[in-house]
Amino acid sequence: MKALLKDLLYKVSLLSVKGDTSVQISNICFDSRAVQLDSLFIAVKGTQTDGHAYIDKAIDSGAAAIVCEQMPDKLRDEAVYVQVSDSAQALGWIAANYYGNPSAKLKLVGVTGTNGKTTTVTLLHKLFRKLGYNTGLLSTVQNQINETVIPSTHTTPDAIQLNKLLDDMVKAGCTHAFMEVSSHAVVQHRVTGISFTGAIFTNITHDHLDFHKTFDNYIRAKKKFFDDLPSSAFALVNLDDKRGLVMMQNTLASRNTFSLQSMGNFKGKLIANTLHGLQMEIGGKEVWFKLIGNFNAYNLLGVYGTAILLGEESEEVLMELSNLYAAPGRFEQVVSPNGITGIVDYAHTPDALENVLSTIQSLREGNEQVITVVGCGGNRDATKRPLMAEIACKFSDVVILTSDNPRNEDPMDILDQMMQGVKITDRKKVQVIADRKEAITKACQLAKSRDIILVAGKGHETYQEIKGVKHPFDDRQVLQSIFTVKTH
Ligand SMILES: CC(=O)N[C@H]1[C@@H](OP(=O)(O)OP(=O)(O)OC[C@H]2O[C@@H](n3ccc(=O)[nH]c3=O)[C@H](O)[C@@H]2O)O[C@H](CO)[C@@H](O)[C@@H]1O[C@H](C)C(=O)N[C@@H](C)C(=O)N[C@H](CCC(=O)O)C(=O)O
Ligand SMILES: Nc1ncnc2c1ncn2[C@@H]1O[C@H](COP(=O)(O)OP(=O)(O)OP(=O)(O)O)[C@@H](O)[C@H]1O
Ligand SMILES: N[C@H](CCC[C@H](N)C(=O)O)C(=O)O
Ligand SMILES: [Mg+2]
Repeated sequence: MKALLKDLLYKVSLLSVKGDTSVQISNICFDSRAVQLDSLFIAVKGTQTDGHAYIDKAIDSGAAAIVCEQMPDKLRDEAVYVQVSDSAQALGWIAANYYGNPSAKLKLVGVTGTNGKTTTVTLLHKLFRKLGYNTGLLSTVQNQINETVIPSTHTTPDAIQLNKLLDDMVKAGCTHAFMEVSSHAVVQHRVTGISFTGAIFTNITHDHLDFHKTFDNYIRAKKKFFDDLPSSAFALVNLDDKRGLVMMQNTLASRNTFSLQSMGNFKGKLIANTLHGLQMEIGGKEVWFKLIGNFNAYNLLGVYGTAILLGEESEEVLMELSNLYAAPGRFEQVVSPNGITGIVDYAHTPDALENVLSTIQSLREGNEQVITVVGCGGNRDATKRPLMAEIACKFSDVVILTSDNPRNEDPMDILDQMMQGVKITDRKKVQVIADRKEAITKACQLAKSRDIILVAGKGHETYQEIKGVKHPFDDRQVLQSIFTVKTH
C-alpha cells in the first residue's frame, strides 16, 4: 500500500522536519528488523531498548523516512526526518492514516478493566453474530472476523496491527467490532487515533503494578481511555466498582452505568447462581443464562447495556444472550467419569481468584472438597503472588502451588514468594509442586467423587512459556487425559 508521508502525518504534531514530506511510503513499521524499501520507520522508546538506536540500521535496510523524538547527530540525505514530541502517539495517528481510518467506518466498542474484558467482548461478538451482523473481535484469546480466527499475540495489538485488522474487518463487510483495551495499550498509545463508538469499564483491582508502578497510575491509564472519547461516543461503567464514576469524571461521552447493587441505567438483580448457570432479572424480565458466577452477572449486564446503547431491541438481545456460553478457559468444566469436577479458569489476579473460588464455595452442595492448583506468571507483577496464595488457602481445602508461565524467572523463586502469603495455620493444606502437570496429577489423585478441582491462571492458554520458549501445555487437556487414565 502506497501513501505520501505528508498524508500519513495528518493530526501528528510536528516539532521539526528535515527533507521533503512528499516522499512516497510503501510500508510503515516501528521495528528496524521489519523495514523494507521505502518504509517509514517510527523510532519508539520501549521498556527494553530504544528504537532511536536503530535509525541508521533502518535506513540501511531501505527506510525512506524516519519519525523520531530526537534528531540523530548525523542526518543522511537518503531519508526524510520528522521530529515529534511523542513517537508512540505519532505512531497511533500514522497507523490510522495509513489504513484509511478503519475504526471510523465501524461501530467499535472497547472494553477496559482488570477482569472481564475477554468475556465481555467475546459475548458481544457472539451476540452480534446471532443478531445477524458481520462482526469483528480483538481479544486475548483470539481475533476474529466473523467466524474466521486470526491468532492473537496481545490483549490489544500494536497500533499497526490494530489498524490493519480493523481495515480487514471493514473490507470483509463488518459493521461492528468489539475489542479489549488493556492499560498497557492506553499508556503505549496503541489506541491513539482509534474512533470508538462506545467504551465499557468492567472493574479495577490489583494487577500489572510491575508496569504501572502504582495503583493510581493504573487507574489513570484506564481513565485516560474515557478522557479521550468524543462526545458522540457512549461510556458504560460498572457502578458497583468504586472507580466506576471516576472513569467518567472528565469524559465528553454520554454517561451510562450498570449495577447489581444500586440504581444504574441498566439494573440487574441476581435471582439464582448454580453450577449450570445464573438467573437474573434484567430489562424487566427474569432470564436464565449459561454463564456461572456472580461476576458474570456483571459481564452480562455490560453486554446487555452495550447492545441497547447500540440500538438493539431488548427482548431479542436477551433471547440470544441467554443461549451463549462463556469464552474458552473461563470457568470451563472437565468432568471425570466418576464425578470429579475440574474447572479451568483464567483467574490470574487476586480479585479473579477470589471471585472464582467464592463462586465455587457458594455452589458446593455438601461436604465435597475444593482443591486448588495455582501459580503466578514470571516477569509480571510480583506483589500479587503472596495475595493469590493467601486467597487460594482461604477458600480451599487443599492447595497445590505450582508454576504458571515462569518466563525468565526461576519457578522456585516465584513459589517462595507465593508461600509468603500462606498463614502458618494454613501450611498443612499446601503442597508445592513446581511441575504443573505433576501438580494437576496430584490434585486428581487426592480428589474423590464430587470434589471440585480448580486449575487457575492459564485458562485458554495452550502453552507454557519458559525462558522464551513456548512449550505445548493445556490445562483442559491435562485434566482430561488424567481423568481418562484414572478410570481405566
Ligand atoms: C511491556 C510491553 O508492553 N512491551 C511491549 C513493547 O515492547 P518494549 O517496550 O519492551 O519494546 P523494546 O523491546 O524495548 O523495543 C523498543 C523499540 O525498539 C524497536 N527495536 C528493537 C530492537 C531492534 O533490533 N530494532 C528495533 O527497531 C522495537 O520494535 C520497539 O519499537 O512493545 C512491543 C511491540 O508493540 C510489544 O510486543 C511488547 O509486548 C510484550 C511482548 C509484552 O509481553 N507485553 C505485555 C505485558 C502486554 O502488552 N500486555 C497487555 C495486557 C495484558 C492483559 O492484561 O490482558 C496486552 O495488551 O497484551
Ligand atoms: N467481571 C468480572 N469481575 C471479576 N472477575 C472476573 C470478571 N469476569 C471474569 N472474571 C475472572 O477473571 C478471569 C479473566 O477473565 P477475562 O479473561 O474475561 O478477563 P480479561 O480482563 O480479559 O483478562 P486479561 O487482562 O488477562 O485479558 C476469569 O477467568 C474469571 O476468573
Ligand atoms: N495478559 C496477562 C495474562 C497473564 C496470564 C498468566 N497465565 C501469566 O502468564 O502470568 C499478562 O500477560 O500479564
Ligand atoms: Mg483478556
